[in-house]
Amino acid sequence: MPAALAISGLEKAFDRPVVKGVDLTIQSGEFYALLGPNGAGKTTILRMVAGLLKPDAGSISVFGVDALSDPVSAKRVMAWVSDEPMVYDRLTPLEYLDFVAGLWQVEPARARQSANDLIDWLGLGPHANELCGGFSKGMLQKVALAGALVHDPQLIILDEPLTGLDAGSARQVKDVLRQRTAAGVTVIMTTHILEVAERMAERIGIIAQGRLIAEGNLAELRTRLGRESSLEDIFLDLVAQGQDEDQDAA
Ligand SMILES: Nc1ncnc2c1ncn2[C@@H]1O[C@H](COP(=O)(O)OP(=O)(O)OP(=O)(O)O)[C@@H](O)[C@H]1O
Repeated sequence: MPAALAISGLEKAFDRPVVKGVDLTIQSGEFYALLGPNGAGKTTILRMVAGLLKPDAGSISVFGVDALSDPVSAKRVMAWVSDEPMVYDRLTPLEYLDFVAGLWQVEPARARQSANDLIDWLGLGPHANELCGGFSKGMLQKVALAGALVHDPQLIILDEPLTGLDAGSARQVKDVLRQRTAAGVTVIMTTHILEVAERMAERIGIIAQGRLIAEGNLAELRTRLGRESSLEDIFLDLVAQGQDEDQDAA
């Protein structure tokens, strides 16, 4: 079985290099969290995987499909959930999910079932027939997540999906993601909430200054540091080490 996501030698520069040769492999069914300081390059990496940004170098394969030469096939099996939810103000959540399912050519009865389930799981039921234009950012985030999942993607990529959500909404989103991974779906998400990475992710990758500086489960990251530590200590130590190495190389 090919990896859900295999990235090799990925590079991107804007006015300066921000992704500097990232190799990353995520197996099918894994829940992977990407951590890193602000500006480390996490979103840029994920936007390249989602086909929203063209890499300067490197390759991206999604379930064995070359996402750079065949982006349509790759997008068919993945979902991208941005940290800036974009939904149509003049549609209700149900209309929006109908619309998105139509774009993916999901069979109508299946689409309606899937939309109803997602609306239910995400607690959007009382607002299912209200226009999204009047929704709070947290509610919009949940509608955007539902829209991304309506075609049953096998790889779900989320950029800070829990930021700005209240505790109840965060729980609903986490439960939906757990359900999906239990069903064999692969999830990769960025988060600044270390507790979420610690509790939900099977593997954690740490990005600093455009490089993947460490990855593994919590025990492996601890071993690398050579002592019992919290994820916060591990994260801060590894990022500081990564910065030192970058300065030495400069
Ligand atoms: N479209 C763009 N044009 C120019 N520079 C950009 C663009 N997108 C990102 N950058 C720069 O690339 C760097 C990496 O940004 P990116 O958003 O990938 O970081 P991040 O790790 O996701 O950060 P955060 O945790 O703050 O979301 C930053 O310095 C950012 O300013």
